[in-house]
Amino acid sequence: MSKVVWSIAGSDSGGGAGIQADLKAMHSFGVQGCTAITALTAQNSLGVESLNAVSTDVIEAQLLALESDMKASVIKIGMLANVQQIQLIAEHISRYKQSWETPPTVVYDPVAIATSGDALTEEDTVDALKTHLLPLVDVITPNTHETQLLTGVYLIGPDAVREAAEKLRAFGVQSVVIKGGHWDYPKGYCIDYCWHQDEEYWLGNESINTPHTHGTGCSLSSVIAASLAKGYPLKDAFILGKAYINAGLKSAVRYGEGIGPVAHTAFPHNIVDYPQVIEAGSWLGDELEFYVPDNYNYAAGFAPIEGDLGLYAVVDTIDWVELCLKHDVKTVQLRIKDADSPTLEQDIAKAIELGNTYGGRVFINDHWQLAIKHGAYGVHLGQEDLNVADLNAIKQAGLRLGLSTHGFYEMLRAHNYRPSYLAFGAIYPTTTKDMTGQIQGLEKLRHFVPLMKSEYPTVAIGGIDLGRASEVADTGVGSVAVVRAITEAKSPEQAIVNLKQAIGEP
Ligand SMILES: Cc1ncc(COP(=O)(O)OP(=O)(O)O)c(N)n1
Ligand SMILES: Cc1ncsc1CCOP(=O)(O)O
Ligand SMILES: [Mg+2]
Repeated sequence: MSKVVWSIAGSDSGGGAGIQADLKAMHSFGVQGCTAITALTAQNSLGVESLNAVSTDVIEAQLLALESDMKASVIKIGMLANVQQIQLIAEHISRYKQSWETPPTVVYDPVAIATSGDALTEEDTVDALKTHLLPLVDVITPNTHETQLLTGVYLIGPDAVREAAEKLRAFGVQSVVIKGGHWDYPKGYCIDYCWHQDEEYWLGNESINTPHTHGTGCSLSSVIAASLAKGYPLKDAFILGKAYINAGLKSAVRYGEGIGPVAHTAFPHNIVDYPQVIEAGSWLGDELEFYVPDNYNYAAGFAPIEGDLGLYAVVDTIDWVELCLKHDVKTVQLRIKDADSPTLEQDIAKAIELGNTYGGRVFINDHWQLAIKHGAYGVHLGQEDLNVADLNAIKQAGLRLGLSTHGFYEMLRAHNYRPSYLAFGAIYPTTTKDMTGQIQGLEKLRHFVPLMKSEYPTVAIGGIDLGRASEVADTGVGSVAVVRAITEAKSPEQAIVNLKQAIGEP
C-alpha cells in the first residue's frame, strides 16, 4: 500500500509553496499526501496580501478525519499561524506518539510568516514552539533565517551552524537539517548541513542561478518527509531533497510578475542534480575548515573494468574460486573475513594466479596490501575501509577498486573516489552477513541504477538467488553478485549456468 504522509500547513493561493508545494513534492515521491490546512494566504508571485488563520476547531476536525482512517507514517508540519495552533498540533502529535501502534515521524519546517508578517519574531510564538512542539519533532528543517530566529545564532560559518544545531537539539529536536540556500559561503556554493544520530553530514553544490525559488523550503522538507515514509534513512532523504530541489530550480519558470515557484519534476535520476558529499580534505572541506587527519589519503579515478562484470561470485576458499572460474564465471571475489587465517597470503596469491590461468577477474576483499603485493585484478572495499586503506597505493598499482554502498549518501560518497565499479546492497535479506537496517529492496535499486549506470559498472548484492536473479537483472544493473546461490546450491555448476541464463549473460 502507498504510504500516507500528512502536511499540516498553510495554503498558498499562488500554488508555489505551502500545502500546494507539499502535495506536488509528495506526489513525485509516490506517497499519498493528506492535508490539514492551518491558514489561507492570499498571495501571488509578488508576495502575501493577507493571511487568514483557520480556527483550531476546523484544524482539529481535519486531523480527526485523517486519524480515523488514514494514519500517517510521517507528518510534515509547515506554517502554524498562532500560539493556539501550536498548542493544538502539539497535543495531537503527543497523543499520536503515545497511542498509535506505529508512532509517526514528525518533520517540522518552521515557516517564518504570520498575520503580523513574521511569526517567529513574536516572542510568545517562539516560546510556545520551544515548550510544546520542538520536543516532539524528529527532524527540523529551518533555513538560515529561521535558524537564527529560533536559536539566536548567526550562521557566519560552519562552527556557528554546528552551534545552532546543538541549540535546536537542546530544545528536544532529534535531528536537524539546516538549509544553506541563503548563505553564499563559500562564494557561489550552496551548503547544507544535517545532524543525525551523533553524526554530521554536509552537502554542497554550486548555487543555481535563478530568481524562481519560491517554495523550495516546503518542497525540500516534503521530499524528506516522503522519503522517510518510503524507508530511506535521513541522510539519504536529505540528499534526495537536495537533488529534487536542484532539478526543480533548473527548470523553474515565471508565472506572474514576481518570483516563480521551484518546478516539481520527478524522482531525480540525473547525477548532475545531486549534491556533493563534502569530506575532509576535499576542496569544499578545506573551505569549510574541516579537520583533516594525519593519515588522510585520498585518490580518485581508478583503473576501468574491461568488458561486463556479469555474474559475480563472492566466495571464501580457493576451491570455490577455482570451481567458479573453471565454469566460466568471469568475475570472482575472494572474501576471507578471518584476517588471522594462517593461509591468508597463500590463498590470495593462489586466487590471483587462478584468475590469470582462467582469464577471469579476481577481486580481493578487504586485504588490499596483499592484493597489491600479488598483483590482483582489483580490490573490493567497504565504506569504512575508505578511511584507512592506502587508496593512492591501490591506484598507483593499477588495481581496480570496487566499493560497497548502502543507500544514496554512501553512493555519493563513493562517487568522490571515482572507483572502478559500485556495488549496491543488500537488495534482499541475507544470512551471509549481518545487514540489519541495510536492506535496500528492488525499488531503491531501480533508482540507483539509472543514476550510476552512465558513470560506473553497477553491481547488486545480497540475498539474490535463482528465483530473484532475473528481476534484479531487469533493473538494468550490470552485474549480480551472489554467495549462497552458488555455494549452497545442490549443483554449483548447474547453479552457475542457471544464474547466467537468468541474468541474460551469454
Ligand atoms: C560485490 C560486493 N559488494 C559488496 C560487498 C561487501 O563488501 P564490504 O562492505 O567490504 O563488506 P565485507 O564483504 O567485507 O563484509 C562485497 N564483498 N562484494
Ligand atoms: C558480502 C555482502 N555484502 C552485502 S550483502 C552480502 C552477502 C551476500 O550474500 P548472499 O548472496 O549469500 O545473500
Ligand atoms: Mg570488506
